[in-house]
Amino acid sequence: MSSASFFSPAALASRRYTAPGVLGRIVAERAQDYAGAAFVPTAARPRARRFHAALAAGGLQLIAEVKRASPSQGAIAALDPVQAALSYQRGGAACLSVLTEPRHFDGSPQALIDVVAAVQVPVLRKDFVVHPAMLQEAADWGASAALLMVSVLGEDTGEYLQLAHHLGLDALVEVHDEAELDLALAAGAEIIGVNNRDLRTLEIDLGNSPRMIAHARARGYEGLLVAESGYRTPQDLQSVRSAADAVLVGSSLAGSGDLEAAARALLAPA
Ligand SMILES: O=P(O)(O)OC[C@@H](O)[C@@H](O)c1c[nH]c2ccccc12
Repeated sequence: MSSASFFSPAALASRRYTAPGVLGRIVAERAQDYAGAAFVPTAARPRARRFHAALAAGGLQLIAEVKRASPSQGAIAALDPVQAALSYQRGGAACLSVLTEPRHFDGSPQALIDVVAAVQVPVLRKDFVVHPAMLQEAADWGASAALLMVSVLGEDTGEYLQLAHHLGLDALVEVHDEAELDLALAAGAEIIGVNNRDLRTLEIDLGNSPRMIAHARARGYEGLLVAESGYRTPQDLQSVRSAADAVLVGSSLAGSGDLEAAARALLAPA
């Protein structure tokens, strides 16, 4: 693994993750939830790289998100996570994302565990990772990947990325602006997600992903790129269709009433 001392109890107790705005409140709550959580890394697990492989299949792949609520929309739909996941899988999703954050996204660990048991496609743990125990949980719950947010982890992103790999997980390393992209590249991210939503203000700019993807490629990045948030129609996907490897979509699918048809319709050529 990386530096074992980086995740020692003393180091963890002295480290604080903060962020401005809406994101900051959620990060503070998650840090409180895991304050003092035990973390003893298990032996290295082989990396199956299933999440990575599914996104690298060619064309624009769909990561469909099981999302019952969000800070920007409140309640979206009282989805049964397993039924939603199976619908997405039938609709052609290459991977699934399952929220495990309980207060603002109405997610839960059990939703992730149940979905992993029910589907064949790889599953991402979607949460605000602020403690290494959250990656251990993701691996123990059967996730293939976990989200790492550069807006939260900053310079520590590389250490968390190495821990994820040590535990056998792929990581979706999320950025929003150029400064965060630089950190993700320096950390050695293999999968970079560009969020169209500014998590401080919750505002969406669908121009952000194509812009940042172009920056990443101009810097010589050859890894996978995922466009995230705010997509509702096949037309919305035009700007990333040939540039991104995948698109991450939650709210518009989850609130559609027919998740399978909505996933299929989104993937249809515009
Ligand atoms: O619901 P949308 O707009 O389709 O977005 C999905 C996903 O990108 C969004 O849920 C998300 C992106 N990054 C996050 C970080 C934490 C929580 C949620 C997210």
